[in-house]
Amino acid sequence: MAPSRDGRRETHDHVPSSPSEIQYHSHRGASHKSERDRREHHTSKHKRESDRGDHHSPSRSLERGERSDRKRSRRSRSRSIDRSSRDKDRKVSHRSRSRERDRKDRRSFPRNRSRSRSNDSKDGHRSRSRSRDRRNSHRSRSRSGDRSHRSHSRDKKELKGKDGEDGDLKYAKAEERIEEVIDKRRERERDAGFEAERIVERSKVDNDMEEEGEIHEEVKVEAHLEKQSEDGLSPQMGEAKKLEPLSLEEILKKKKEEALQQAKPVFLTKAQRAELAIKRRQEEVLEQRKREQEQRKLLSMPSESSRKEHDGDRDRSRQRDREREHERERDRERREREREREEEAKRERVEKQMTREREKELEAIKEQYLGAKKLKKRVVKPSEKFRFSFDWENTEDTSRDMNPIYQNPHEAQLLFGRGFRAGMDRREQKKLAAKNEKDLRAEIRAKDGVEERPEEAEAQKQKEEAANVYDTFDMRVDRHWSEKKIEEMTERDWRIFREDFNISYKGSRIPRPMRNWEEGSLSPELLKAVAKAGYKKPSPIQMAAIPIGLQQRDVIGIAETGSGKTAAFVLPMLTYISKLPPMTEEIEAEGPYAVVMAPTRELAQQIEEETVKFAHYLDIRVVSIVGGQSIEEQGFKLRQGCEIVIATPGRLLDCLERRYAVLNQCNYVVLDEADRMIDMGFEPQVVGVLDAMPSSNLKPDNEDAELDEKRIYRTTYMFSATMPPAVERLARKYLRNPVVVTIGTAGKATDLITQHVMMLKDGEKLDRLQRVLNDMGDKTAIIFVNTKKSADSLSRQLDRLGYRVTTLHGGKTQEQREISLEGFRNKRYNCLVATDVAGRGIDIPDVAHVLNFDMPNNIEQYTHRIGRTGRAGKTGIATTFLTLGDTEVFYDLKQMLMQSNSPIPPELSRHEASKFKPGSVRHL
Ligand SMILES: Nc1ncnc2c1ncn2[C@@H]1O[C@H](COP(=O)(O)OP(=O)(O)OP(=O)(O)O)[C@@H](O)[C@H]1O
Repeated sequence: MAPSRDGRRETHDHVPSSPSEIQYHSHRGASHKSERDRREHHTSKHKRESDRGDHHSPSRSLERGERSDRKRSRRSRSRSIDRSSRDKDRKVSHRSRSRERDRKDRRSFPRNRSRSRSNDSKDGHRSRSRSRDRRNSHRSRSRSGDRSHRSHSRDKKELKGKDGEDGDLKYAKAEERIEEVIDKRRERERDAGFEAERIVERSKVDNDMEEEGEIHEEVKVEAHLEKQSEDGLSPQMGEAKKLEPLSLEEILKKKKEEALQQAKPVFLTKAQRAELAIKRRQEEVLEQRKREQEQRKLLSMPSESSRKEHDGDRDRSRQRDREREHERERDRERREREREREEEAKRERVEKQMTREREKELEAIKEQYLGAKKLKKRVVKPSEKFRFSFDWENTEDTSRDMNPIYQNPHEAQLLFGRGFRAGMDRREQKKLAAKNEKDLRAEIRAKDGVEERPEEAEAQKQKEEAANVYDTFDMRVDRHWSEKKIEEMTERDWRIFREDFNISYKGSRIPRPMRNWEEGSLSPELLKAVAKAGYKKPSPIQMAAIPIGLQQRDVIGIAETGSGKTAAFVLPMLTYISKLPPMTEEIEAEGPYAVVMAPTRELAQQIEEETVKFAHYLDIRVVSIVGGQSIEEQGFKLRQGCEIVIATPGRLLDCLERRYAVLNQCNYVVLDEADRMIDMGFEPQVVGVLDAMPSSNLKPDNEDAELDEKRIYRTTYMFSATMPPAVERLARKYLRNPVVVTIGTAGKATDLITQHVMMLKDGEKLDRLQRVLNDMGDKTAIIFVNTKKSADSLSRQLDRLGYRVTTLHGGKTQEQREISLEGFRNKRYNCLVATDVAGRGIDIPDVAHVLNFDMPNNIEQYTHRIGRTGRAGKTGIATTFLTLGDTEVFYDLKQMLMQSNSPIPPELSRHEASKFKPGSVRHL
């Protein structure tokens, strides 16, 4: 410590400080000690003074007490200042240490090396200069403090060393002076406090400058402690302020404890929980409102400034929001418009409805008072209704091949000049060339006397075949269907085929007709039987009906008399039965598999014969049940078992009723000459028989319904040369989706029969008959009469005239009928006088002439009668004696003759009855 040059001034300016105070700065423990020493010193001094006070007045002693108190407080104050400055020094040094640490840390991170290095150097300078400043200020402060203390105590000693009243006065002055010094010191201390604050501020700024966000927690704590210590400089602070600052560990511990305290579960009462929930909810609501307000504010007036504040994303999102809002607005408007439109339409509808109702009401009133005004129904003319369509397909034209003129048309020969003769048919040329070659070779061989070798013969045959084969050139003229294989048949060919045989169909899903027996999918046994019967080619009805029958389809077959209808239904029937299990003892009690009904016994027997003929190679038994024979015998035959029963409807029903027969397994029914059966009044019997059959196997009514191939359905056949409306009624009831096959024109007599009609008087008939029979020679003829009596009478007359004549009518016994027929068949008799019993179905070969001695009373019967001739492709003559008593058939007969291009006698054609159909209204 440098000695002062002016000791007096020094005494006034400085209060001498005790050595114990200096020691306090150096060591804390020592400071306590010095405090104790000071107290002891002070008490001893006080004691000395009080001892000395025996010599002084009590007021004086009181003054002294006050002064000592003041001194004490001053001392404590100075001590606290010292302590705070000491603390401050310690903190500063601590801070510099932490900075040093930071610097080290930064050095370890090369990324921030350059920056940290410069910072470090700056910091180092700064901290060094700061610590230097601090040290200097502290040193000066402590020095001045020491000096003042020392001078103060010296002054005291000097004053006390003087005696008496002067001394007291001087002391009082000195006291005042001390007071002044203390005040000054206080000011200085305050300045020092400001200085400390400044330092803290500067350190803060430094820290900010160092690195944002990298403020160490320690530094923060340090700053806090520094602040605390600086606050502690205030004389108003109590004992609590003097507490030691917490270390970093303690702070962390405290924080951890706080966190633990917070993490501990707190058990709240229900009321508390509710309160908390309400509070939370309120906060949420407030926040929500705030957000909404903000949004609204943004949407309502997006100010320029706010737009600047937000970045591009926010702008875009806002733009999107606005667009969405616009979209919603547009939607709302659109919906509004639609609603308006709907309402408008609704209003219009209601208005229209109202006007319509008003109009209706008016109409009703008008109708009531003025009468109804009925609109005329527009009549569509038949010419308009059935307009002929001129659209046609080339394939529909079937005329070309029909006419021989078109078969070999004269066409330009493209190979003209290449060895072919112009205008010649190439096929013909080829044929001619082959023929010429053949003839030439034969001529040469004959001249040379050489026989034809087999190779040469084969080569020649091939050439001839090649000549017949069409080449592409020849294909311009198509071949006839008969020259084609079934695979080559076109639709046009089938059409020509049908036209050739006058086949016409009515129905759906009709199978192709069979052109020959081989194409008909008949069993070999049946084909053998057909061949044995001498049927080389199927007849048109057989061609058309057999394929349909083989598919178990119902068929209505209408074909001319003698066209082979019997085989048309017998062959499919046999095919069907041959597929069923053989009729054993177990199943024969259930009845036959098939039933054929015919109107007459003769016809039934004829069908039986025909069936037996075809079933020759099949183990199928056929039984006929006809009237005139023993029913018991027939019942016995049935009990023995058979697959097919051929019967007249009356006798069959009789058998069924008597339980001689059952039809439990019968699924195949043929009604031959069905119209005749109905004519004869057998309809109830026919129906009775049909009803005795199982109905469960009837086909579905629906035309398009597919049939189960594995199931057996009832198949019904109806065959006749004529089909009157009564038969159609029966057919509608018992047939399911039938195919109607018509050969030629229904009811029309075959063209093979030449029809003659003679207008005679009743008395002229026998003479004319004789003439005809005489012209006929040895040929056979059937003479039809209308009654049994006339049949017998005529038969007798003819017999007397020398003709080989026999009679057949219903009045004869079955035996007589059979003998007569048998005799006529065997040509023992060449004349058969018969009633209509022989009119239907009776097939007697080689009947050359049919004579209608009596004209039948309906045209169908006429057709069937004349149909006993001209059968199976043979020609025949039909002569009819007409009288004026037969006017009821004049019209139909005339039509029939016109249809068949037969001569019409002038009496008939002129006759009024031939001009109008009986029963129709005659127009004047
Ligand atoms: N494909 C055929 N080839 C040769 N002859 C046949 C053929 N089919 C049937 N016939 C013969 O023709 C004759 C007439 O046959 P069928 O009696 O079956 O004719 P139909 O049409 O039933 O006559 P109707 O209408 O008078 O009853 C019979 O003698 C029969 O043998």
